[in-house]
Parts: sequence; structure tokens; C-alpha cells
Amino acid sequence: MDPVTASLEAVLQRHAAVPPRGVVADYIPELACADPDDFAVAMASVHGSVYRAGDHEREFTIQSVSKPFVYALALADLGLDEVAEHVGFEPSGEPFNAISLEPGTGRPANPLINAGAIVTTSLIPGDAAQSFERIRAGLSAFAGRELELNEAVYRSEAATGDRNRALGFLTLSQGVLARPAEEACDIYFRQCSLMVTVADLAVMAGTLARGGVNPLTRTAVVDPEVAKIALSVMATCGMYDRSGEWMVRVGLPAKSGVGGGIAAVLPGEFGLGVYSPPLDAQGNSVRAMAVLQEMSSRLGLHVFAPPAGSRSPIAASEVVDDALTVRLRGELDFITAEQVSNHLLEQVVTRGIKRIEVDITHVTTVRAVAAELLRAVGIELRRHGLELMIEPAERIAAAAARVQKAPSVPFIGGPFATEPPTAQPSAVQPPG
Ligand SMILES: NC(=O)CC[C@H](N)C(=O)O
Repeated sequence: MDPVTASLEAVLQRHAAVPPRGVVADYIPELACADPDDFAVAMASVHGSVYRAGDHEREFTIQSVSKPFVYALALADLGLDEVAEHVGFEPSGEPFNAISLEPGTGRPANPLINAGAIVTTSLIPGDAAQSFERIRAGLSAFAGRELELNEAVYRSEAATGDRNRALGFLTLSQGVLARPAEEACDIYFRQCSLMVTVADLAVMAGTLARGGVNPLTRTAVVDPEVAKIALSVMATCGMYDRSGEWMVRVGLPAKSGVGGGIAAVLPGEFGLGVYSPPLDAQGNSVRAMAVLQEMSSRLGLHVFAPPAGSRSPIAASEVVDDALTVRLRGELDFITAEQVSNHLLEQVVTRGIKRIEVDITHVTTVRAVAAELLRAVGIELRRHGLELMIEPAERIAAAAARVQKAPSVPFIGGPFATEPPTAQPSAVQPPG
């Protein structure tokens, strides 16, 4: 057995030994048929390896894990500005089925609570059949295989989903739902009833981890910008009224579903899927949360944990006559580019150099911030009559072009971008 699978097996065994707390959802009657002992975990690396342990062949309905992915499809189809007219980005701190509408705009707080998810689903273009097919095909592209509807769960939710229909009518009355309420809810119930395995959740999460490119099929499902926004709402709103505690304790953008699945993402590295049907009072799988919490703390996966030690980008540095040649490796981000910048400027001062050549053939990525910093170093060196040559030049030019192309984002809160707040006369008199 490969070492990754072995460690996934070990985590499952440790948690399987503890009897599951929590209860299997039964407010959608068909969900009560799930076996509470089913337990599985999978990981999909951004390089396309998928590791599975436990009952990983079991299919279950995706439920709310679908929400960030459908949000991503809506962003891809309509763009952020249009979607943001219908649904916000703020954690609601309320249960998943709460009536959580922003005063003033009537928008649901975020796309991951039911009200926001139903509105998001309503935005996917086409008639009802086309819209559901876009969702089914889109989620399948995230998963890298064709996902199918569980008719029984769909009918069960459709027969009992009056609270969701109420949220549909309420958002319609606020002018934010984009199609008739019954139709929007029907598409939403179908979306929640798509069947997945833990490996599907891992690959879907892995697609977000890889900036929207499915690590198995290599298909670009959504743009990196869209994947980034989906991850942002998962980080702030993915676990409903446990989102804050989740971020503190686990620190991975994640989304849970009442079917018992959770998808979690370590950006740039991998996606995880965990499945265990018993849920806590918030509707999050108890064992899946425990597995993710253990993995995060034992393996140091929290997104805000700084990497230990420093990475040196300089593989070799050599002065021959009056020419300096520096060979770089790995990823160029701010902190590595800063080391390069300091090294070049120091060599210029101490070694009386006339020419500098930087070889980035073995650099894996040039981040925009690194391109910007190296451009500034080039300008500084030119002021001292020195030429900085970076080879291959196209790579640095491509990263620099990304800086130029980056969209100028309106200031948070929109109106402030054009209308700065006017200074209010202070009630407190300045001293003196
Ligand atoms: N949290 C969830 O997974 C809820 C999804 C479920 N289909 C519902 O709307 O109630």
C-alpha cells in the first residue's frame, strides 16, 4: 500500500474506534436510509493522484457540498458583479436554513446558506432543464466523471422541502431570485441529489486547489479567479454557524452537506473528501469534521500556519571577470524575490560588477509580486549603469503582463470607489 493511503487508513481506523456521535439527517426522509457506520476518506493532489480509504465506493448525495461549485459556475457564467447583486459574501452566523436576508438589498447573506444557494442556482442560465443540465455537467467536470441524480432522494426532498420553497418565495419577493420560486427550488433539489463518492469530493476540492483545473482530466473548469472566490466563501461561510470555530481549529476552506460529506481544500496542494452520515446540530458530519481536524493539526495543514524555515531561491552565484551569473530555482514569490534582490544589490556594491545575468530556467513559478520586484531591481540597476538580463525573458515578461492585466477591483463597498466618504465634523474638539 502506498504511504498516503496507509496514513489515510490509519486516521480512519483511529476514528472508527470511537462510536459516532451525532444523528443521520431525517428531515429529508430518504437520507435516513444511510448507514451510520459508513466511513471513508479520499485525497486528490493537484498533480492528479487520488488516494482512497474506507467505504470509498459508497455513493451518497452531495447536498450542500454542491453549493460553492454551483456558485463558481454562476460566477463563470455571469461574473462577480452580476452575481453579487443577488447574493452577498458575509458569514451569517446562522443555521443553514435560516431566513438571512441583508437589510436594504434583500440579498441572502452568502451563497452557502440555503437562501443564498437557491438564489445562486436560479441564476444559472437556460430553462429549467437546461439550467439543471448545466449544473450537472459543471459539477461532473469538477469531479472528472459523469454524476447522476438519485431520484429517490430528489423526490423525498421535493415532497418535504417547504422551508426551502418558503426561502424561494421570500427571495423572489425581495427581487433577488432570478426565476419562479418553485422552478428554482426544483433545480436546487436536483442539484443536492446528485450522487458522489468521497473520491469525487476530493477531486472537486482538488480542482479548486488547482485554481479551477481538474487535476485528473486537466480540464479548466473555471478560471483561477473564480476558484479563488469560491474558496474564499468556503473559508468564511462553509460550515454555517460553525465557520469561525472551523477556521480556528482546522483552517481549511471546506463545505459540508447533510448527506454526511465534507470537501476541504489546501490551496495549491490537494483536495480532501470525507464521508460519515451522522451530523451535529449544525448539520455537519461529526466524524468527517474530527478526521479533518486531526489531519490538519497532526500534519500542519492550517492555511495560516507559516511554512517552517526559509526557502533559498539561489542555486548558484558566480562572478567571472566583471559579470555576475545567478541561477535561481523553485518558486519566485515576494520572499524569495526579496532575497534575489538583496543578493544582486549587495554583489553590485561589493564586487564591482558590470553585467548581471539571472537564469530562471529552473524556476517553477514566477508570481506577479516577484515580477514586479525584479522589474524594480532592474530599474535601480540601470540607474547605476548596469544591465540586468533575466533568461528566459519571456517567462518574466509573462508574469509582468499578468500584473498589467490584473483587473482594477472597485473598493469594497462599491460606492466608495467613486464617492469617498466626506469628512464628518468631529464631535470631539482637537486638543490645543
Ligand atoms: N446543509 C445541507 O446539506 C442542506 C441541503 C439540503 N438539500 C437542504 O436544502 O436542506
